Amino acid sequence: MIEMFDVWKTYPNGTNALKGINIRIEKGEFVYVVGPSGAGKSTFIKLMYREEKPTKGQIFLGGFNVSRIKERQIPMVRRSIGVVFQDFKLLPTLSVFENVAFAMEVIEASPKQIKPRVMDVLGLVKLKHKAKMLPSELSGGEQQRVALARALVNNPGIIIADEPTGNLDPETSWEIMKLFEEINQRGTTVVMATHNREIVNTMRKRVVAIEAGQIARDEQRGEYGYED
Ligand SMILES: Nc1ncnc2c1ncn2[C@@H]1O[C@H](COP(=O)(O)OP(=O)(O)OP(=O)(O)O)[C@@H](O)[C@H]1O
Repeated sequence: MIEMFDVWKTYPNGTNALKGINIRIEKGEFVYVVGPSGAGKSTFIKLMYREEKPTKGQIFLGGFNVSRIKERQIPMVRRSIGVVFQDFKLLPTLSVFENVAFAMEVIEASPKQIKPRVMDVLGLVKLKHKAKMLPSELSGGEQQRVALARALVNNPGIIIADEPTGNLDPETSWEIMKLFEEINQRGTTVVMATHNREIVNTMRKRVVAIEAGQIARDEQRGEYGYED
């Protein structure tokens, strides 16, 4: 479960990115976060995985008070969340297998556990046969599938994604979205910021719209609602 109570974020340059966010996301939900450019969607996402700290307010995530935890506890929070970005953020000199394995090495999983688990998640994203390749040898959609495998490998309860289809063509975007749907159906909570109107309007999930740092809409089976 994710909860925010009166969360505000003011960046050091004085920009008020979020102004009094209150939200509750239940375990197993699928939530799209939509809104105009600069509205605060990425900031909202970054607060969840503790990339940024709130200026004011409380954030609870899977039992942790994310706004209060100490620096040394951050890895513990990150273990319970998988994060996927628009630009994949794969390590270019590591193979597909090594990129995914790295996320397990960071949490000090034993080498014996790593190999079968990495091959398992590569199977889920249908990339077992490309395990030895470098990211540069893959298409954009394949790279995003590796990033998704990396986000899933430690079996997190929550997956957070910031515009995961932003760099992909429509067909590939749908493939990636189907994978998120499958992961959600296995019980993982998904929170995704997106500008993809077609996908949001077709999937009819919960839609939270952020405008000028505030929640302007929060609808079950919502729609995208913007013309951009
Ligand atoms: N590190 C930062 N320092 C200062 N201001 C920032 C920083 N990051 C974001 N902002 C500002 O905070 C506001 C919200 O930005 P944010 O990236 O959260 O919006 P967004 O809804 O994700 O936008 P987009 O759809 O364009 O990605 C914007 O005015 C932005 O310029």
